Amino acid sequence: MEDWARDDDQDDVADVDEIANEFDTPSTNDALPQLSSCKEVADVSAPTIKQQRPPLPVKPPIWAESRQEVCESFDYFRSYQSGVYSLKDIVKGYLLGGSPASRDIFHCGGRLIISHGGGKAESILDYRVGAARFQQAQDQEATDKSVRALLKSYTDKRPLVLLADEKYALFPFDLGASGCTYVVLGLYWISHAWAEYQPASNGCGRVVRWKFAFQWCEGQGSPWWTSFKSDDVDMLHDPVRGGLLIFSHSIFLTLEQIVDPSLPNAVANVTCNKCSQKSPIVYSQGWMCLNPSCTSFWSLGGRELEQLDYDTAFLRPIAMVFTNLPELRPAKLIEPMDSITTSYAFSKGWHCEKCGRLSSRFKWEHWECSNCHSIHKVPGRLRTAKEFWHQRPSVEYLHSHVGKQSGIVARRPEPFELGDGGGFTHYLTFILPHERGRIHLILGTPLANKQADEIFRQYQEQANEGELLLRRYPLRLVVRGTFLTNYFSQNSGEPYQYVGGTGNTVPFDKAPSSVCGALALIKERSRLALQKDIPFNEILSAAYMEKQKMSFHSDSEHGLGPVVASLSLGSAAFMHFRARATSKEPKHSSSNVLTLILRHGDVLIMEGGGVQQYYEHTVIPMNFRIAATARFIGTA
Ligand SMILES: O=C(O)CCC(=O)C(=O)O
Repeated sequence: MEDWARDDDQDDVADVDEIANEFDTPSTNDALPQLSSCKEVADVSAPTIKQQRPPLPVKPPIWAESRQEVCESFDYFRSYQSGVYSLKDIVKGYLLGGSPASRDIFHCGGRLIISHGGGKAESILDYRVGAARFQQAQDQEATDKSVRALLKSYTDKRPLVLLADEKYALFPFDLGASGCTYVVLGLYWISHAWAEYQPASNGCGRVVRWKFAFQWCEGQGSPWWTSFKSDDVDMLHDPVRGGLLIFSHSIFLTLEQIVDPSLPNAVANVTCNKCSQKSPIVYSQGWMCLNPSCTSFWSLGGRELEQLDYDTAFLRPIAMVFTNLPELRPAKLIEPMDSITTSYAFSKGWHCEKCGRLSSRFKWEHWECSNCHSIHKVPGRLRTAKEFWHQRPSVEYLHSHVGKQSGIVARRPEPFELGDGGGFTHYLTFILPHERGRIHLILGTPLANKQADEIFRQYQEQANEGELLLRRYPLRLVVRGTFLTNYFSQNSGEPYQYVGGTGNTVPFDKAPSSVCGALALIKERSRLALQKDIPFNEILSAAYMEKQKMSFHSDSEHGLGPVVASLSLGSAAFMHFRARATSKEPKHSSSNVLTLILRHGDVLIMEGGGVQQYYEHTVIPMNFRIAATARFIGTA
């Protein structure tokens, strides 16, 4: 498991779907075990010295370069933090990562894998709370979220998906050298679960850690890394010392070879005379009680042994045949009945049939494989603002909510003449404390929205046709691999470093009519509201499919002018403001000081540098939405 996997935040995917196709439990349980033996293969756990591994002999059927690609495209693993992904106490996926624990093994060509699961048992630096915090290794408990879910999968004999990343040293091939950071191994079930003491860098020098034996589910063919043509065998020659690499003999074992029905099938369980609980015979050195709450836990005749080896019977793979195993390759989406292609399913990633790569949806107009550039396009229809009129945010206010302790003063709504036959509307002003600035919300009206309706239509048409290149750009975050924004964007005018920089910028004279229309409308409404012209020279168009959002940030671009203004189109959205972290208070405040509901045709104006300096904001749309945000960015 990954050393940074923590049990307490196993999933930071905001909206986790129920996975539609639940696994079937095995058709037969006790009747099955044609138990097997790996007589000639004693222990093929990975060598302790760092050994050069060959690249993959075949492209994996499902692989990815970033964790985000896995989480966005593969329903069996949607956890960004933890190595265990479970839903309602059922483990869907388990990631084999770096830092293996003692006695973790990859046995019989990967048909039996022993790993430690559940997090918390290693000391780590936790970066999630802003400043890094040292977290000391602790005992794992059977009630810890991930351990509990793994134990339930064990008792239910419920298959789960094993994945490995490039840091998993026991996999016999070098994933990194093959360009695959993550691979899906296949479906496994847990045949044994037990607790051990393991050395740890905490005060006691050790922790209780749960171990799990994962067995390959028969009924899904052979593991893909073992099924390649004999011509490929050359690739397994050890380039350093010559000869075959030590694990290669296990790779070629077929099921017939590993199954030896003449051998007894059951791993014996022995009842502890102290706690009366049963534990299996795991080690060749003898039986030990493996109940961590028993006083006899982990002691063999009153002694703790340093060197332990697995008992041969314990290592026999169990050929449990499953029926109705699910297809792990994600299915391609087809055109839905309502032709709406901005729903959540369309924001997710996809699996390339040609090369097996999982890719995030990073282009608005279609899915594209990040490896072989295959394309999948689903035609859809344009949406109108009317489709979102029924939306009723489940809050007690209509437009805004001011936090009690915020010091923000909300002015009475004022009437506002839009000119050019647009009629009247209202605008709301919020005065920030200590003269930090003002936030204005100019409301759209059915009459005034004719312009906004047309801009909304053009945006969609031009984005679908690729005239407006809406893309998801990498966030400037220190995380492993790339991490794309949770919305699509395109920038016009001056480059905007916050999203994509010059790579995401077209000059105004090349900007499509939707962008120019949005800029003209924002300029006009800002002039009327502030009684002056604002020389906006940059406009970021952001498009959100269902469940996408823009996380907390402040517009702190170098040279940014004091006025930032945006036009909202399509679905309504919540915009929350909160105080930014300061040097005195390095952790941002979790409570929102102001919430606004932005609706189709509304123009929001943030006036004053203090709005960005002292506050940050997030935008959470209720459904498909487009926003255009204009700024002045000094170029000197
Ligand atoms: O209204 C929106 O969707 C987000 C605007 C915004 O916060 C930005 O572009 O920085």
